[in-house]
Amino acid sequence: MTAIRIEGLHKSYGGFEAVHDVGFTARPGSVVGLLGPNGAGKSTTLHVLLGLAAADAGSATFGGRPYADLEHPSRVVGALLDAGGLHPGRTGRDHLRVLATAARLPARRVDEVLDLVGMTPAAQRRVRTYSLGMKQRLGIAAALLGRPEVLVLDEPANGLDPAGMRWLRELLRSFAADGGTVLLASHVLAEVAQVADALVVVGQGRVVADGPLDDLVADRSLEDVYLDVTATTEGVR
Ligand SMILES: Nc1ncnc2c1ncn2[C@@H]1O[C@H](COP(=O)(O)OP(=O)(O)OP(=O)(O)O)[C@@H](O)[C@H]1O
Repeated sequence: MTAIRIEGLHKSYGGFEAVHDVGFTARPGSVVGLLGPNGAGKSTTLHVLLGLAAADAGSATFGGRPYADLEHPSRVVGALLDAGGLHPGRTGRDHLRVLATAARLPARRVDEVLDLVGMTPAAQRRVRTYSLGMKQRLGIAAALLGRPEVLVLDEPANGLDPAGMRWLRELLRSFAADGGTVLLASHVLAEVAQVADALVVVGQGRVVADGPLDDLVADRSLEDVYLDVTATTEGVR
């Protein structure tokens, strides 16, 4: 079982500090919601965690190892960052086949994950014909390919219909119930409130709240709590 641990993370772009001393832990068996206003530093934190950007200071690890040091990254972490980056002329199945081959995963796993995300009927269609929700499902299929222990998902519910939202919620809950770790960045507070065990809220590059959902929310709505803790960080930077 693999925890995500982020400690003392700093990241600047030019002279602009996107992330300042961010630290939190996502434990195995839990879904952690990463919330914050536009430009708060969520994507930057996820990019550093996934080895797509270098930190200026601090660390971001899976089971104690940075992404770059993982021997079989797809077996440890599955990530969905955005629904772009798909080759429009490829079929959904071919997209997954390419990823499976690169990660040395058996071809049969492609059909399993297509089935898991409900995309088997559309698997032979070209990605350019997919709706946003279908691209999201394909992205989630890609994240699941290596049977990872950790899922890192940026706005996974984007474009999903109500049945898709429920399906995603159940998928994440059962992933965590099996001991997996989920880090879920989202702006859809209602969605996060229904699925997360714990929250990390960032504002202007800093952690402004962190803890179990029930403790943070108590008898208030998540929206009230969120707007309170991010009140001083209103508007984009
Ligand atoms: N490659 C980059 N070059 C310059 N500035 C960047 C870069 N990436 C992010 N930033 C800046 O860093 C800040 C944090 O951005 P980030 O994308 O991490 O925010 P976010 O919390 O994910 O926002 P959103 O909810 O809008 O996706 C923003 O001010 C953004 O403009």
